[in-house]
Amino acid sequence: MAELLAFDRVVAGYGNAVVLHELGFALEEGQSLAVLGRNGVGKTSLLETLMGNTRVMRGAVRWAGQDITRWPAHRRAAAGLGWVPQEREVFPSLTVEENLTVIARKGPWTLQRVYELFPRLRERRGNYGNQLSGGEQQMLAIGRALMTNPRLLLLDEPMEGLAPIVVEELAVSIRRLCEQEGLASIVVEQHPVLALEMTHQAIVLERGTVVHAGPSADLANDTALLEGLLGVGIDETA
Ligand SMILES: Nc1ncnc2c1ncn2[C@@H]1O[C@H](COP(=O)(O)OP(=O)(O)OP(=O)(O)O)[C@@H](O)[C@H]1O
Repeated sequence: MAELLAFDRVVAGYGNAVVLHELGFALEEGQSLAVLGRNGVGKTSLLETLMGNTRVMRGAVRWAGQDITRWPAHRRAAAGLGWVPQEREVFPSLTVEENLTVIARKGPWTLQRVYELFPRLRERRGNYGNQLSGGEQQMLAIGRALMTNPRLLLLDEPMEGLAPIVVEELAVSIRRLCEQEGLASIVVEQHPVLALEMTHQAIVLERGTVVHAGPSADLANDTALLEGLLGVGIDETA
């Protein structure tokens, strides 16, 4: 399978502070990747670096065969990187339908298909962004990213703050996106068990670098390794 994305020994940070240290990984077309690690190890910074929002001091980011290390953020979005930020950033004074269409780009993802994936959004189509529950806002944020017709969907803690039943519903939808639609994705998650269920490959970060890389299923089945990498109590967070 063709390489879609690669970080090649990336050193990056904010101002003079280095947060990512020689960080490397690769992702193939249509594959999904879980990015795991304890608080503050650089998971969000990895996504920020991919979107062009950090300072890259060394190394390279490759996307679909091109070196995008110095590309501005807007060019990356236009090249197919679909970002669902941690804060969701739904437009509060636009309706659900306006939120979905305002930054849409042509491609297989249409309003109709987003409503099929998230029927709840169809029911709430006339509601304003600030009249939605946390779970609905998260569905809207994902739906809006899909409407840009990305080649890679970036999800930063999509389950944060959601009720368990909503988490299940979203996990099924996200898995379907990867398995049936062949959409590549990167999922940053605090809940390792859930993230590993949803993805093909996983990397674990420690202090801004990759300390483990391999198939998600292997890591999910190796409780001792998982606990060693991520600390005790992982079962409680599943
Ligand atoms: N805008 C910023 N400016 C300066 N330092 C930052 C900025 N954003 C993050 N950092 C620092 O970078 C390091 C990594 O943070 P990051 O948010 O990437 O970690 P994380 O693994 O996503 O953490 P969490 O799981 O808590 O969200 C932290 O030490 C953090 O304080």
